[in-house]
Amino acid sequence: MIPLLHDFSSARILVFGGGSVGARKARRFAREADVVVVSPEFADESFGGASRIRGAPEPEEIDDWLERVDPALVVAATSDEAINDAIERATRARSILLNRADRSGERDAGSVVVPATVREDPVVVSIATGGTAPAVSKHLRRELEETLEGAGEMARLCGELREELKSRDVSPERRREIVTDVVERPGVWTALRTGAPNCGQVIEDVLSEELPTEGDRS
Ligand SMILES: C[C@@]1(CC(=O)O)c2cc3[nH]c(cc4nc(cc5[nH]c(cc(n2)[C@H]1CCC(=O)O)[C@@](C)(CC(=O)O)[C@@H]5CCC(=O)O)C(CC(=O)O)=C4CCC(=O)O)c(CCC(=O)O)c3CC(=O)O
Ligand SMILES: NC(=O)C1=CN([C@@H]2O[C@H](COP(=O)(O)OP(=O)(O)OC[C@H]3O[C@@H](n4cnc5c(N)ncnc54)[C@H](O)[C@@H]3O)[C@@H](O)[C@H]2O)C=CC1
Repeated sequence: MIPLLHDFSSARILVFGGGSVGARKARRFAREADVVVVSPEFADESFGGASRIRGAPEPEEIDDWLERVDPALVVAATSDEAINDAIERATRARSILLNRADRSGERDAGSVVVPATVREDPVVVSIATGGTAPAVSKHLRRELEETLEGAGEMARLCGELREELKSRDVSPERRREIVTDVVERPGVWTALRTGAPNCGQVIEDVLSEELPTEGDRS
């Protein structure tokens, strides 16, 4: 399997099963997609604003749900293996992406896995273990949350710095050197993590250090 980032904004995602796994997947996807959860009962936890529809489809009724909802991705998270098998068959027949929450290991074309994810927007890191040990993915996710603190701010700062350097016609080679140098300065990370600096000021400082002539002229 190859990790890719897939944009699901304005797409529909259909989750079968409203237990704690269905709820977790619904919360995850509802941050950008229009999520519908179908289940005879729902766990007492957040579904992230997903629409909940009461129903316990039989295997032969799954295709009607796909027809009606027209999802880009289906999550099979019921406790009934026969239903999950039927969901797999029906999604494959329609070439719809499928996440089976009750399976790991060998998969068919069109299968997707939901990795553990750390977000420090716009930075995103995903972790998977080939289905061997999701608990390890969860553990590493918690550890990486600390490591990645400030990474979003750093990415934004470097994005602005790159734009600024481009607007000053600094050569691509020199831009790369300057940006790489900023990323590797422990002091900038510490400052970003303590929330002290304002991005504009850091950029001003870097520019006047690295490009004194241009800095003096502006
Ligand atoms: C293949 C995969 C398919 C998929 O769901 O996409 C899958 C499958 C299965 N998970 C099972 C069990 C558990 N899963 C978790 C947790 C998470 N599981 C997630 C992903 C994945 N799980 C995909 C592979 C990812 C990878 O490669 O690592 C995470 C990362 C993402 C998410 O789901 O949001 C999320 C952590 C999110 C976070 O906190 O960051 C916990 C821990 C807990 O619940 O506290 C347990 C119990 C402990 C344990 O067993 O390890 C079982 C056995 C069920 C049974 O025995 O009945 C199966 C089925 C099987 O293995 O056959
Ligand atoms: N991927 C993951 O992270 C994990 C996956 N699992 C697997 O995911 C499955 C679900 O786990 P939980 O949410 O803990 O189970 P659960 O038993 O709490 O929830 C299952 C839900 O499916 C619903 N359901 C039953 N028949 C249905 C039908 N015909 N149509 C729609 N919904 C139906 C039930 O009413 C229930 O709400 C389990 O089979 C388990 O093997 C379990 C733990 C973690």
